[in-house]
Amino acid sequence: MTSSSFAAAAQHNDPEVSRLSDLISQHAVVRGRVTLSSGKEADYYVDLRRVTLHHEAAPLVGRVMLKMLDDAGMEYSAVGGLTMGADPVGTAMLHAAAAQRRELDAFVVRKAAKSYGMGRQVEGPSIKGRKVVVLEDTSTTGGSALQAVEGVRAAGGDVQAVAVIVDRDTGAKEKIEAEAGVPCFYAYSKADLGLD
Ligand SMILES: O=P(O)(O)OC[C@H]1O[C@H](OP(=O)(O)OP(=O)(O)O)[C@H](O)[C@@H]1O
Ligand SMILES: O=C(O)c1cc(=O)[nH]c(=O)[nH]1
Repeated sequence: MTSSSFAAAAQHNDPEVSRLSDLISQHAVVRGRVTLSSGKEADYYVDLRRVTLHHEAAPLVGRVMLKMLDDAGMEYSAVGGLTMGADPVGTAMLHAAAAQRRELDAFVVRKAAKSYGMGRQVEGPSIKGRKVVVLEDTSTTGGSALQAVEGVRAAGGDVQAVAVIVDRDTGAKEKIEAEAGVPCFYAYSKADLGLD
């Protein structure tokens, strides 16, 4: 599969895009045999929680993801995805947008609706009738992103796109686009991180 990441186009003239790439390589990439969420085995893991919760990297995540979606001409008023990988991505984007005086809400999609209280699967300000972008930290099979899209649609959200920090180049983008019917953008490919 060929790379069509935001970073491949932007990192040579955007220091924030290249700095975030360095931080991902430094803190998140773990080489070695590992079992993935899907049950598949792989030779490396990208533990993006070590980046999305990192003091320097998290603000960059927010700004780079906003830039990627701006670049693609996306319009939306809320972002979020399946807990927990997507959670700090959404809040990073919310804070980056607020610093630019933009009104962007975040939401969290639970893996199952809560069985008490408000009984919601999608937490945060209501997304009913609103244009939203579904987030993901890493995608392998695309299953988690598709589960989030389903939850968001059940809550009345109008999904405009899926946005991922690192795509592992294992067919997730194609699967998400085919099954959800929206574009899938990713900031970094495995090639951008020297993982080919
Ligand atoms: O494309 P997929 O095959 O769905 O794999 C990617 C998902 O796997 C990881 O989450 P994980 O399932 O480990 O759960 P967590 O976010 O709760 O840690 C990651 O944060 C993605 O959400
Ligand atoms: O497929 C996964 O479970 C997965 C892969 C990866 O690189 N990083 C991650 O957090 N999850």
